[in-house]
Amino acid sequence: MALSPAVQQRIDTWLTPAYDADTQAEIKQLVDSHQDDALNDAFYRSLEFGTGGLRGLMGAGSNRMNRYTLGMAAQGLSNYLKQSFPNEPISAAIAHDSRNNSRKFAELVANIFSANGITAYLFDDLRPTPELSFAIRHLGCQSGCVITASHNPKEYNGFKVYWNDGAQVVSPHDTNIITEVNKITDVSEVKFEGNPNLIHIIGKEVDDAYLAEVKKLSIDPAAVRAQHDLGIVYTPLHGSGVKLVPPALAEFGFTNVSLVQAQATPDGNFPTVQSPNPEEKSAMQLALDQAKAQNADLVLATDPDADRVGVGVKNDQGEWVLLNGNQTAALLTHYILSARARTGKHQPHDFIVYTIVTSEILGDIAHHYGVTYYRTLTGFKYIAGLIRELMGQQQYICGGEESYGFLIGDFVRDKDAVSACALVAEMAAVAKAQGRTLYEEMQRMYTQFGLYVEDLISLTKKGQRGAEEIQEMMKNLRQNPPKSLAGSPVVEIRDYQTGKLHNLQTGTETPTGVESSNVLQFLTAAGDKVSARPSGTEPKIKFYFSVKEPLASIADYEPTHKKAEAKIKQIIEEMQLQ
Ligand SMILES: O=P([O-])(O)O[C@H]1O[C@H](COP(=O)(O)O)[C@@H](O)[C@H](O)[C@H]1O
Ligand SMILES: [Mg+2]
Repeated sequence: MALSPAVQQRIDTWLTPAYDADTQAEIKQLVDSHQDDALNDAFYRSLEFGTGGLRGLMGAGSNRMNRYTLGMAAQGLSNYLKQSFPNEPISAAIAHDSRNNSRKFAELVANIFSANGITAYLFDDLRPTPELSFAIRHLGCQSGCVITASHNPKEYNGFKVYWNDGAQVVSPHDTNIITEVNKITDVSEVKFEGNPNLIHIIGKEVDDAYLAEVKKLSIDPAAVRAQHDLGIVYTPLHGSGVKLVPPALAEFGFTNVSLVQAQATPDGNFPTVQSPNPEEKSAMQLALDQAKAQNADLVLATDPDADRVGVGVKNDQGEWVLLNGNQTAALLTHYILSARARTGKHQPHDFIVYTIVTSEILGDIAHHYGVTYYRTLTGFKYIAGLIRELMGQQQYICGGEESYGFLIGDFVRDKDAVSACALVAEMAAVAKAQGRTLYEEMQRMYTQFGLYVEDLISLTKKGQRGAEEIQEMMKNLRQNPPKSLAGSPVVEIRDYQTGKLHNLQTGTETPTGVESSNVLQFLTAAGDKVSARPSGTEPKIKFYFSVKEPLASIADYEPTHKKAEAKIKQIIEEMQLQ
């Protein structure tokens, strides 16, 4: 592929002395070996804010995570913060995960903030993302950030940016920050030289304050005391969860927690897994093996920045199985809402939130307990946005999403796998006290609300070509939407890009009620649902499937589950996704 003049110009700029020798050497090596595709992918655009902030492969180039792209982002953010809070001292908290370069990048951002007169509260070591969100509120900062690429493979890193309420930035701040970043045309505009007087190292005092809040989330401390020796195997997958998940479980009163030692040391190479993602079975294997060997009751896992929680339980055959994000979110929502109802804590203004690609069982559960529920676009920042919007009018109880994110209470404004681990363990303890496993609790829940079976297919399509292919697939789906799925006619098409819900039976159109996003949903007469959207954090297109079957009793669980799975398989084949 020939390089466009714009790409060539960017490459030439990056080969000037404004960029360090290593950066230049890395680019030169690609130029000399004529790797045009690699050069194009590294330079064809600038890294953009996606679902979870800035995220990209580490390396040289405008479309890569490196000290220059991060430096420009931090400088743009500094400029925007000074515009947004013109007459007050500004401070920002900074955290990072276990990735290679994460500490270095966190220090770089602290230097840039301080050089711009912004007080930087930098954590002394790696920390979970939810603690950063907490720290912003706790320290009264205007902003904050985490250096992390979450659960992405080791080659990636990223920059999650937060506002003064502890939530990741959404419109208009996200686009305004990008505008400021784009105004920086020359890397010499970035103030790399830090002011040590404005950099404060934080650590244990914030941990303690955060853990004290987490402890208050316990609903049934007596049950935990009675089952304190519940066998828990926990893996931080080489990430930051190791800092706070074991202390949080200890605060709740659990005494029998064993770590997966091979994954307990933070390591940016994530040597025992392909991807440090609790969504992936292979990443959970060591923990499951250990749980089996120890005859434990529960497996818990967190991703490198400890905002995603993975759960493993024993099924009715005594085999270890993993819960998906919908199942964990549904169990937690059910546990929390039913406990609030039982103990008289339920208030008329309570609400829960989930995203449009998350299981509708969450809405059914909320409805059952008389709790208001809202749906947002994918991204926990939208859930946090709703908490902010409804502050003072309604009371946020909990929220969750299919991608293993959950948040209980509002002292953190991002998904929190630390508090979620503690509550999942409590749920398992309460179930055990009644002679049941979490798996049985889940089956019982499905007999009450119907069996929801969900599945996800992610197709990876890398680089500029991949991105174009993904756009093409979305376009094709818009032009040729499926007419039926698994034998049931499609009765509604939701296009979140145009903002319209099309009822195909009545011909009516209603607004989606959320901002525009490239998401399509197809709903059938049978109540099944398929959603399609490009990922905002990885080079992937995602297809979400949801099928619902009535479930009269636990005895019918297996055959009903098989039937639902077969239906999903059929839909996947019909849509030619496999
Ligand atoms: O990656 P994380 O854990 O920071 O999580 C972020 O990305 C996930 C995947 O987004 P996408 O489907 O666009 O890739 C979102 O579901 C989540 O709300 C967001 O906080
Ligand atoms: Mg994460």
